[in-house]
Amino acid sequence: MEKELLKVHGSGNTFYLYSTEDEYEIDWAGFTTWLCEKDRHDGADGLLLILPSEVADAKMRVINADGSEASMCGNGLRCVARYVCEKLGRDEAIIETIKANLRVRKAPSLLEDIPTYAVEISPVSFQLDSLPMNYRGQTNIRHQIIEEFSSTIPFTAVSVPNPHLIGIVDQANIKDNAHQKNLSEMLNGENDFCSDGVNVSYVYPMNDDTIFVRTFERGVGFTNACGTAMTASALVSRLNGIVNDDVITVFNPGGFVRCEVKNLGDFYDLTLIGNATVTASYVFNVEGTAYKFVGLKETEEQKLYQKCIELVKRETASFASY
Ligand SMILES: N[C@H](CCC[C@H](N)C(=O)O)C(=O)O
Repeated sequence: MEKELLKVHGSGNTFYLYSTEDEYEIDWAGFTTWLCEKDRHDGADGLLLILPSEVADAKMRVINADGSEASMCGNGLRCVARYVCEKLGRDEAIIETIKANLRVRKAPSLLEDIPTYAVEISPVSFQLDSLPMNYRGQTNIRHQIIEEFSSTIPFTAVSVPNPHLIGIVDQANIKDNAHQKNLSEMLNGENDFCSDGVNVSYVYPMNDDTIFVRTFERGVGFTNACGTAMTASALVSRLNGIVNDDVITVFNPGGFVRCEVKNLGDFYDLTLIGNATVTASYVFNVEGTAYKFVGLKETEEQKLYQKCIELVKRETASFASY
């Protein structure tokens, strides 16, 4: 049976997006690993599923490139927000996710006429068992040197609600990703710290309201951007006085986003604002576990998005290598 699939990205974090009424229609893990093979239309970082919801306008599920499922995806949620809002003919909606029903809305464009959406990132917890993560019986890791990881990089562990380890680093650890790669591969393999793996981000402060973030994603590897990681990094940077504004611009290898961070005492109100770009639509056939692309139509949107990439390269040329 022929079905339509979109290819989308948020900040260069690329996904296939599939809407269906039947949550059990396809083996999502097997389908996603097939879709994300790099030599198949350049692959992708995962699959976003849009499903009916009894409590919200739609439900989002997130499947990583390795077939594992995640509780949240910030860049993906912006693409889902656009799809659902355009389908409903509205500028805002509520999207059900595993841990929360999240508010999403169309936002003024961050650059030129690039479609831009604002999404709520929630729930947030610094409790190690919310990741989960174990470290010497501690209940949290907040801007702390972990000697097993590094003698110079302070790390914070936070769930939003997927798990993140955020390190504040110097230029040397942005120019060269070897330390981040080794630590991330260890924490996403057999290890004594993170039983479910973890997304690992290195944050380089650029000025008092701007940071650069590179993320090694659980279930994927290095990606152009990770929305939940950029939001978590903005929160950690704000709480540790690395930036001193509640609206933080976050550059990443694939583009840039804005993160709004409101510390309401015992609750953090986090909003991620950025592009939701549709680059192509595909028609595919599925017979059991046999998948086949039968049609492809590219959009004009990536040409517009190219301006974002040029801006990022100009702003980060002094320390980032692409
Ligand atoms: N790899 C992540 C899921 C995707 C998150 C990322 N793509 C984002 O935009 O937040 C995890 O396993 O927690």
